[in-house]
Formats: sequence, C-alpha cells, structure tokens
Amino acid sequence: MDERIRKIDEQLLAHDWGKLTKVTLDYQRNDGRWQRMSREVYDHGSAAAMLLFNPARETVLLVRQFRYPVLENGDNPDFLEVCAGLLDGEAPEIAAMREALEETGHAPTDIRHICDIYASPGSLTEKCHLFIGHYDEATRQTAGGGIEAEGEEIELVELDLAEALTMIADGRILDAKTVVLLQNLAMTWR
Ligand SMILES: Nc1nc2c(ncn2[C@@H]2O[C@H](COP(=O)(O)OP(=O)(O)O[C@H]3O[C@H](CO)[C@@H](O)[C@H](O)[C@@H]3O)[C@@H](O)[C@H]2O)c(=O)[nH]1
Ligand SMILES: [Mg+2]
Repeated sequence: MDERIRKIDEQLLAHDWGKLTKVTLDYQRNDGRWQRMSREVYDHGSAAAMLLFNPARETVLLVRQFRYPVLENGDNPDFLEVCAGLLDGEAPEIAAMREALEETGHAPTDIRHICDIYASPGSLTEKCHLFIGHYDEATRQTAGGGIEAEGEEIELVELDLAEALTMIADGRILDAKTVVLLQNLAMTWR
C-alpha cells in the first residue's frame, strides 16, 4: 500500500450485488502532517466497453437501456451508451467482445484498445477498458438486445458519427465512456 496511507478501520456497509465499504484512514499531506478521513468505496469489479464503427458508412452502433440511477438524479433514464459490461473474471478484450455480441448481436472486427478510464474515482473502484471495433452487415450474428433473464432490455441505435457528436454537445449523450470513445474516434478517424 501507498506509504502516505495508514488504514485505521474498514467497515463493511453492504455486500449484496456489489460491495460497499467504509474505510477510515490517515493520509499524510505533502507538508508531512497526518489527516484522518473517511471514504466510502463501492466495488462491483471493473468493466470493458466497445464503440462499434462502420467506416464505410461513417455510422456508429450504440445501445439504449433503462438506467435507474440516472432516473434518481432527474435525467432521462433511457440512456444511450456504447455496449459495455463487467469483466466477470475475463480479460478486457474478451469481455468487450462478449458484451458487443450479447448487446448488439455483432462480432466486431479490427478491434483497437483506446485507453482505460475511471469514471468516478472518488467512489467507485471500477476501471473501464475502452475499445473501438468495426461492424457491418457481415459481422451480424444474432439480433442482440441483452439477456432478458438479467433484466436487460437493449434497443440498438445506429447514428451517423456526426449526429452522435452533436448529441454529446446538446446533452442527449451523457455517458462518460461513450463521450470518450466518440471523441477519440472523431479525433483519429481520417
Ligand atoms: N441483482 C442485481 N443485479 C444487478 C445490479 N446492477 C446490475 N445488475 C445486473 O448486472 C448486469 C450488468 O450488466 P453488464 O452489461 O455486465 O454491465 P453494465 O451495467 O452494462 O455496465 C457496467 O460497466 C459500465 C462501464 O464502465 C458502467 O458504465 C456501468 O455503470 C456498469 O458499471 C445487469 O444487466 C443486471 O442484470 C444490482 O444492483 N443488483
Ligand atoms: Mg451492459
């Protein structure tokens, strides 16, 4: 562990689907003084996400699904995102490929790793590994839509890349991993 940190106490607040822990720690500031603080940490594992891009048509394939925490915060809960999911013990590129297939029905090609992100480093342990892959008529295997038994109901949304970028600017796309991937594609494509 980091030598600026002394863990004083760890309290398990909840351990159901994910694990919520309250940690009390002493943190050594840059001037050498020790400061006691308390932090709640939510751990549901790390994740992988993939932006599906069709270079010939300059379109992207996104997924729309109901996100309850977004509703709690007063936004439209029918949330537009790139396909993504938890690693469940798999390597990030394998998990990204599995989620692309489950959620969109496509087995993408030309997969590139872009970067990794923490979307909420103050509270979540989740690191999300980001990829871009290509899709077209030939990569479709199934209808997609997610796993009904797990409560997933996923609508496929195909957009021109230019339209997706406009939707970031006007607030119709609010998901962090999706913004990062679309902007990376816009910067690197052509
Ligand atoms: N019982 C239960 N099941 C849950 C809960 N939260 C999620 N699930 C189940 O776990 C599945 C998770 O689906 P994935 O596709 O693996 O993950 P995701 O929710 O799409 O994406 C995760 O990673 C993204 C990338 O960082 C995140 O953006 C997203 O918030 C989430 O953490 C959901 O379909 C749902 O069945 C919960 O609180 N309780
Ligand atoms: Mg998912």
